[in-house]
Amino acid sequence: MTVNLYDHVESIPDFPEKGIVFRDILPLMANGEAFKQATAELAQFARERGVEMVVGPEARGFIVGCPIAYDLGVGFAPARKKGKLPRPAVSATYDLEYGSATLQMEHDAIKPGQKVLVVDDLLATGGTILATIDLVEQMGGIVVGCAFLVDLKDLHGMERLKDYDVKALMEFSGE
Ligand SMILES: O=P(O)(O)OC[C@H]1O[C@H](OP(=O)(O)OP(=O)(O)O)[C@H](O)[C@@H]1O
Ligand SMILES: Nc1ncnc2[nH]cnc12
Repeated sequence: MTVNLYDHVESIPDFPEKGIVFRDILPLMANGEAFKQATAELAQFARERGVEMVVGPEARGFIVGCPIAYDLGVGFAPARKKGKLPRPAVSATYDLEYGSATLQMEHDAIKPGQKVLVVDDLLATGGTILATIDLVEQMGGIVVGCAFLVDLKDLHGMERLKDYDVKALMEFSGE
């Protein structure tokens, strides 16, 4: 049976005192059937593009990215928030819907020419995923796909990803 993934995303107005509608995907991850279906759909998108490595940003990109990598039988490399990695790193700074941040990856996490899927739970302004793409490209990786559970249409992240092959399983607009 097919699960309606929208039934597993909760919309929370004004959380956490930031004046935005927060789209909470933790209920989806907490539901075995929904999480498995979402993972399978994004893994199929990746398989069709010959993905050799999956990269996801901290923190929720790890949760979505790891089972996709496992399903494909390829590796997962994390893009971590600044200051967490023990080895030399590449860095990219970006603006968020709320605030700004720097992401880092170990400098040899991706081999030149490797086909990479970048994945996150949610696309808002696109800042996080563009920084993740920047890190992969600094190492010579080829981003063959970007995958999300949710696209927040009103924040126009998809337009900033127009040069990439993008898949989002759900779209939300307004309230
Ligand atoms: O498209 P953007 O405007 O960049 O926003 C999307 C990002 O925002 C959220 O992460 P957050 O920065 O809240 O970090 P977290 O996963 O550690 O909670 C979300 O998980 C995405 O990574
Ligand atoms: N509106 C939102 N809901 C959930 N996660 C987010 N990350 C950035 N903006 C978000």
